[in-house]
Order: sequence, then C-alpha cells, then structure tokens
Amino acid sequence: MAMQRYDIEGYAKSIASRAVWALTEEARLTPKPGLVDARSSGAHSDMSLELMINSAEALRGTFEEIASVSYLHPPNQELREKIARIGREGERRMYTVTKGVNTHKGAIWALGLLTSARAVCAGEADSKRVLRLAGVIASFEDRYCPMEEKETNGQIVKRKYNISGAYEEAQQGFPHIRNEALPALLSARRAGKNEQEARLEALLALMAAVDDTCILHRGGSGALTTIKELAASCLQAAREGMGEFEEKFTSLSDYCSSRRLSPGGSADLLAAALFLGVEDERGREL
Ligand SMILES: CC(C)(COP(=O)(O)OP(=O)(O)OC[C@H]1O[C@@H](n2cnc3c(N)ncnc32)[C@H](O)[C@@H]1O)[C@@H](O)C(=O)NCCC(=O)NCCS
Ligand SMILES: Nc1ncnc2c1ncn2[C@@H]1O[C@H](COP(=O)(O)OP(=O)(O)OP(=O)(O)O)[C@@H](O)[C@H]1O
Repeated sequence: MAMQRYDIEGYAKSIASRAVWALTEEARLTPKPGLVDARSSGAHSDMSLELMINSAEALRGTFEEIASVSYLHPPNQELREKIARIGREGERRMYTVTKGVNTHKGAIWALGLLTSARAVCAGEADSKRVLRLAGVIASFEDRYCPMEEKETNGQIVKRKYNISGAYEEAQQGFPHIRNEALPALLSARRAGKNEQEARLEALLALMAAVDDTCILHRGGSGALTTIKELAASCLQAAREGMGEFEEKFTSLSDYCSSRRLSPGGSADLLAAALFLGVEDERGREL
C-alpha cells in the first residue's frame, strides 16, 4: 500500500540522511591520496574538511526533495527533468555555502540519481537494481539544461582524450561502482579488514580503473596512467598484506599532492557506494 504524504516525507528524510552521511564518511576517511581528509586538504588549496562537511549538510534538502518527488514515480522523462532542476538548484546552494568552491558537483550528480532511483522503488530493491535504474533515469535527455557559456572541465577532457566521464558513468548504470567499489568493499570486509581499510581499498580500486576527468584536466593522460598504476600497485600490496603498502601509499599521496592532482571522480563514486551499502547473496546488508 502506498504511503501517506506524511510518511513519504519521513522516508525522503531518511534517504537524504543516508546521502549526507555517505558524503561525510567519504570526506572523513583518512588518509586519502590528493583528496580532502581529516589530515590535510590534499591537492586543494581552497578546501578543508569543515568546508566539505558544511557543503554536505547544505545538500540535505536537495536529496530530500529528490527522494520526495521520486517516490514510486515511473523512471521517465518527466522524472529526469524534475530532478535535474532540483540538482541544479543544489549546485547553486553548494556554491553559496562554499563561496564559489566546487566541493560536491560530481557527488550531487551521482548521489542525486541514486537517491532518486532508490525512492522510485521505495527501498524494495538491491544495489544492482538501484544502479540500473539510476542509469535509466540518467539516460533521458535533460531538455532544459541551460546552455553554459563555458565548457566544463569534463567536456574539455572528454573531447580531447575521447573518454567517458561522470555523465556516461551514470548512463551506463555506474559500472565502476558495481564492478570495482562494491566488490572491493565486500571482499575487504570478508577478509576481516576494518571499515577504514575496506573503504580505502574501495577508493584504490576505483582510482586504478576510473578515467577521472578531475585528474585528466589538471594533469593530462600521463598523470592519469601513473595514478592508475600506483593505485593498482597499492591495492595489491594492501590485499596481499605486503609490508610495502605504507611506502607505496606514500608515493601515491606524494605524487598527487605535489602535482595538485585529485581523484574527485573516484571520491564521488566511493560516497555513492557507501550510500548503497553492500548486501550479501541473500540481499542482507553487510
Ligand atoms: C554530469 C555533471 C556532473 C557534469 O559533468 P561534466 O563532466 O560536464 O562536469 P565537470 O567536469 O564540471 O564535473 C564532473 C565531476 O564529476 C566527477 N567525475 C569526474 N570523472 C568522473 C568519472 N569518470 N566518473 C564519475 N564521476 C566523475 C568529479 O567530481 C568531477 O568534478 C553534472 O553537473 C550535470 O550535468 N548535472 C545536471 C543536473 C542534473 O541533471 N542533475 C540530475 C541529478 S541530481
Ligand atoms: N574529499 C574530497 N576532496 C576533494 N574533492 C572531492 C572530495 N570528494 C568529492 N570530491 C569531488 O571532486 C570534485 C572537485 O574536484 P576539482 O577541484 O578537481 O574540480 P574543479 O574545481 O572543477 O577543477 P579545477 O580546480 O581543476 O578547475 C567535486 O565535484 C567533488 O564532487
């Protein structure tokens, strides 16, 4: 039986809380290479952990509104346009709170779509179905997208290097969350790693695989290749319990910080994976 308006509001609040929690957990995860964490601002001179947390909190209403309009809504053109409007308003809120710093643009996109997809099936779906549904929603045309005066960083590097960015990742149903982040989280937890270690392994698995337009824009294709290789080698050392992990992780962090390179796309996808959680074979959340 469908919920009453009052219950939908409560449901939307609880999904939004989960989205804000995921963003905050991602930001707090320490250490992370090149990203803002509790230890440093990584490659970013204009951000801090406090700013990331304030920005996440300011987005609570955005996720709540998205969940509320999406509740049991068919995943169609109308829904796509409703959440695009709310998402763009969320970006404006973010820039107001941060005084113009891009703290969560990619995260609003990924978590906005996943919040919507989760509410479309009213919580009655596992992560894989939510990811597929988010891809379906993202694939409708954003007909009222305003013509920007300037190309975005993502558009510039996608044209230059012929790769997929945040848009395509979503339209394809977030393959890097499904095939990299969630399996990495699950296998680390099963291997008895603590939650911080499991999340770091998931971030490294993403960094080893994602064509991150943040890295490409600042450092070009050579930097992206190097970061992918360093992340893969770090992940292998972590999984095999090799003593070299600390040394490898320091090399990766130093490489990112000294060249001002930040894997913002991977950070967004980690937050999205935390939002989804991980279920075991029977669909029970772990
Ligand atoms: C799709 C978005 C992110 C724009 O993407 P584009 O590549 O043009 O922009 P830009 O370079 O400014 O930002 C991309 C951001 O995505 C993240 N990212 C980078 N690379 C990747 C990747 N390979 N995969 C996933 N995320 C990535 C980073 O955080 C990066 O900062 C988005 O802002 C958008 O178009 N929103 C429209 C509003 C909307 O429809 N919202 C609906 C859901 S809320
Ligand atoms: N912990 C984090 N630290 C830094 N960035 C993060 C973090 N978590 C997520 N991000 C993502 O990284 C993106 C910001 O990256 P970046 O600063 O490279 O973007 P930009 O300001 O558009 O680029 P540039 O500064 O090169 O012009 C945000 O869209 C955000 O979603």
